[in-house]
Amino acid sequence: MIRALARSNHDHIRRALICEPRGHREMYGAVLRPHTELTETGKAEMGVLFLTNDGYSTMCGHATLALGRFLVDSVCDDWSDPMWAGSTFSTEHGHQSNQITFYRERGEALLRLHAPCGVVRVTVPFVAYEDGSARADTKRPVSYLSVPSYATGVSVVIEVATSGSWPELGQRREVVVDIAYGGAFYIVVSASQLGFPPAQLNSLTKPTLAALNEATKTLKRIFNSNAELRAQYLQHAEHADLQFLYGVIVTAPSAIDSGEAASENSICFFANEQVDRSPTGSGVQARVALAYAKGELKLGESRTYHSPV
Ligand SMILES: O=C(O)[C@H]1NCC[C@@H]1O
Repeated sequence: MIRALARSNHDHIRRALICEPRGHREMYGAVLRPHTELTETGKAEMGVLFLTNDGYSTMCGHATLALGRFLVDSVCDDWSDPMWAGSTFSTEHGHQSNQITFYRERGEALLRLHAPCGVVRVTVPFVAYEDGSARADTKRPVSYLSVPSYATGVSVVIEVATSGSWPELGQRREVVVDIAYGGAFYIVVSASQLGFPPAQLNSLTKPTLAALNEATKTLKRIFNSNAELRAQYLQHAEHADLQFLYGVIVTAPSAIDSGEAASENSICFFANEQVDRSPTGSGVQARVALAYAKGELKLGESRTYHSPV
């Protein structure tokens, strides 16, 4: 809803901020929304609208981590800021604003972020100083609990016409992919399915990145031009406006030994072929759900996701 409104009435602001000449192809943005239907009813402390080179994304894990730390520091910097009006101090629970709760005992602040995909619960470690001030702790990681994630398609065969292929696919006329939701819908496909040696992901070069860009763009176009595929694999029980293919994630076994049974390398192409510098947050959620659905990961097990970019 808010994304549709932003696109129809305010898209000139996104274009001015994100696109050339002020921005660039890989620019990403987050607009804070202190007043949303969920902040107004006490179900979230802050709302956010994410901006891409193509429009408005529904979830962004890496922006969520950054925003968590930014928002905690904003509260700490100025308790009297009207955005945080009503801030109080409690010796029992540490600082407490009417927006973010600071738990002194565990040194963690909790914040509920209203993202377009739903409420994301962010935990931000902080340090409390003797003079009563506090600050996000940069030595400990921010984490979040996101919306329910799930796989919608495992080993889905996508046919590729000769006229709409890419060089690395050679004579093959189909590609096998997985599809999953993690606040946004992703196709997850191995480098080898796209015709690329997996090792190319671990030592990425500019030509490989450009070729992967072309292959994923073509795959996305083929998927989006097929109404049956879209109807079958982009299903969200509550919100129809979340039902679109946001990105394609190309994976390969990681060359980095993380001490776990399995770790993956990947590149995420999202929006209009933007490349994520991180392994993504929403994409990782989707891949965890996928690994669970495929029986590769059990509850309580962990896995590390890397990005070569
Ligand atoms: O971390 C994420 O979830 C995002 N990064 C860019 C693509 C996704 O929105």
